[in-house]
Amino acid sequence: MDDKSINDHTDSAKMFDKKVCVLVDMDGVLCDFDAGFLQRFRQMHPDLPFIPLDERNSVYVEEQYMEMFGASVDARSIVEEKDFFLNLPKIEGALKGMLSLAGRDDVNLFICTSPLRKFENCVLEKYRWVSNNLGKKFTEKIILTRDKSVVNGHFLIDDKPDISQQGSQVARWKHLLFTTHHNRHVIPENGQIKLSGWNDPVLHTVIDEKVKEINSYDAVS
Ligand SMILES: Nc1ccn([C@H]2C[C@H](O)[C@@H](COP(=O)(O)O)O2)c(=O)n1
Ligand SMILES: [Mg+2]
Repeated sequence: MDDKSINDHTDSAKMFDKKVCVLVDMDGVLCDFDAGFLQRFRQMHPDLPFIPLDERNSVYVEEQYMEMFGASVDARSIVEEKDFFLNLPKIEGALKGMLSLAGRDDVNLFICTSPLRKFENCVLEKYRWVSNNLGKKFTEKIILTRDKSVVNGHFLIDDKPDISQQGSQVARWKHLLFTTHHNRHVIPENGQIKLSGWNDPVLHTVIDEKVKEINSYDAVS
């Protein structure tokens, strides 16, 4: 990705005030966590049944595998192993979608992602994934937190259906619920807007509306 297309921290604070702040989740939005898990599960357990992507139904993959196998299969160890996060495949359209957001003068773009509690591989590999796939400059835009409610922004693009109800504060961002395997049948609620994917034109429409709203405050004051 072209470094110049990423907003720089040297922009004046006033400029940022006028921009729409968009926070983008990684797992399930930029990287295909479920597909990466399934690929590794099938490598490790070629003789076991598995859950196809279009039958996934819980945010946390291990919950569904626990229902299927009980404690006999340790699904958690797959996501904690070295190189799991590093090798996650990209979600279709993610790079182009990020480019289109990064290229907007009126958008301030961040990646907002939660690390595993067992952080040893996950944290470094999330940074490497961003550097490898979006460019090193983009690593400056990573926000790592297990509580996204404390992060300020206008929009959070995230695949977790109840993300705005979690955390220690009332979230200030509007949740754009990104459709992925596990949430494809979830009906948006609590003011969410559901995006069908990176090509959904609603994404840029809601940002355009927010830009107009921000500029209308300026006109009044
Ligand atoms: N099916 C899943 C999806 C995510 N996780 C873990 C991996 C990360 O630590 C975190 C990602 O959360 P996000 O930032 O995407 O809300 O949750 C998992 O264990 N199983
Ligand atoms: Mg996610």
